[in-house]
Amino acid sequence: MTYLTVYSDGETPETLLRTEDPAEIEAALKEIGVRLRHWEVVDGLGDDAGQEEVLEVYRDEVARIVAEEGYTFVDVAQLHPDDSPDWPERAAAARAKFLDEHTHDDDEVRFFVSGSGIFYLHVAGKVHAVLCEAGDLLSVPARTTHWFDMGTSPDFTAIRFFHDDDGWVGDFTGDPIASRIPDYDTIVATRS
Ligand SMILES: CSCCC(=O)/C(O)=C/O
Ligand SMILES: [Fe+2]
Ligand code: NI
Repeated sequence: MTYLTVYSDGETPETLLRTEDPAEIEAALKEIGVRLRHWEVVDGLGDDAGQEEVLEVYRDEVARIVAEEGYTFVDVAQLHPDDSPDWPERAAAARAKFLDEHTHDDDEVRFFVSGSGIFYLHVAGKVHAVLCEAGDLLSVPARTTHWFDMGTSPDFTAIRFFHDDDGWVGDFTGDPIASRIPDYDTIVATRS
């Protein structure tokens, strides 16, 4: 289930809101121009499903949103724990890529097929930390300052939608705010 925590963005961030209530989450996100929708999760897709299989299973939903919103490039980002000796390094490197505050010229539109991750949206003096889980489709407007934490043991599959064939391009702001706000592991551990 989606979980939202809102923090002030000062030197000592305060928790302003914690909620799992879908209507409250959607209303809070709407205030900052962010849209959260839900698609029915298709059961039976294993962690070993590749990009083609994931996109095939969600073919109708993907085609509908592509037609409605004009995306030109769709891909699948995923990471699941495995037993290989280099897993800790690969997990840490993947996590680090999105962990600093950045923006995109394109909207950030992500559908969680499985697992979870937290998008931190830094808008108007607050940080909205949106823990997305399977079935969540989050649409963040272009140029919104944000970062993403997949945690120290990443486990997720997400479909990404782009208007730009170059796919993921991030502009980093250099603001160290992400280091002051509770990370994925902390939020998940303290969620009651
Ligand atoms: C869950 S998709 C991977 C993260 C990503 O694409 C992004 O832009 C994070 O800010
Ligand atoms: Fe991003
Ligand atoms: Ni998994």
